[in-house]
Amino acid sequence: MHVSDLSPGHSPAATPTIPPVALQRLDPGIPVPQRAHDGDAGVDLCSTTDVTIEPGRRVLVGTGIAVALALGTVGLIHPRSGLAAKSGLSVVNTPGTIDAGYRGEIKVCLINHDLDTPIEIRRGDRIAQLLVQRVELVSFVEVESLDGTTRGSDGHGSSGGHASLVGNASEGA
Ligand SMILES: O=c1ccn([C@H]2C[C@H](O)[C@@H](COP(=O)(O)OP(=O)(O)OP(=O)(O)O)O2)c(=O)[nH]1
Ligand SMILES: [Mg+2]
Repeated sequence: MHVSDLSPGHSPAATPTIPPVALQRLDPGIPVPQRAHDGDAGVDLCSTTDVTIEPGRRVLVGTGIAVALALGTVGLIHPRSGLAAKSGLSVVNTPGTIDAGYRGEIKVCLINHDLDTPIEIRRGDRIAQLLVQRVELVSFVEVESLDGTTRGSDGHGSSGGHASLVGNASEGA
């Protein structure tokens, strides 16, 4: 083994791998999801349908893919940043949660955030990405009171540093 294999972030042993995930193609015309580059976090998911998303509208599209995730892992559906920046395409419920027990088709709830221009999706377009991560299946225990912290119940911008609001944007906040 080369010494560089032992450096943090490069050693296979440093990141214990999740076994390969069983994947079913429900639509044989859709390719098996792939990483665009070695080491990419996500595999790209394709739309099974042609659809036009009008400005501000959303649509649920199929991917033709189903997976059997191991207990203790979760699938996360993330938007693709290029499409987000170029056209305003995103995922409504980002990141979407694929439960380990789910065996149905992975679907993506796409939204067009652009104010003016419709987005045309074609069958086979890579519209989102699927990440698989470990997840702790913690249990919860109800208590009468919680331990004290310096933050306490301060939240929602209590530490400052948020962008300036313009006009009446602060009203209703
Ligand atoms: O982007 C997504 C999100 C979810 N799902 C599927 C897999 C997931 O396991 C299931 C339920 O998702 P979630 O728990 O987020 O939705 P819910 O509204 O709570 O539905 P349920 O009552 O079925 O849990 O729907 C997708 O195909 N795509
Ligand atoms: Mg749920």
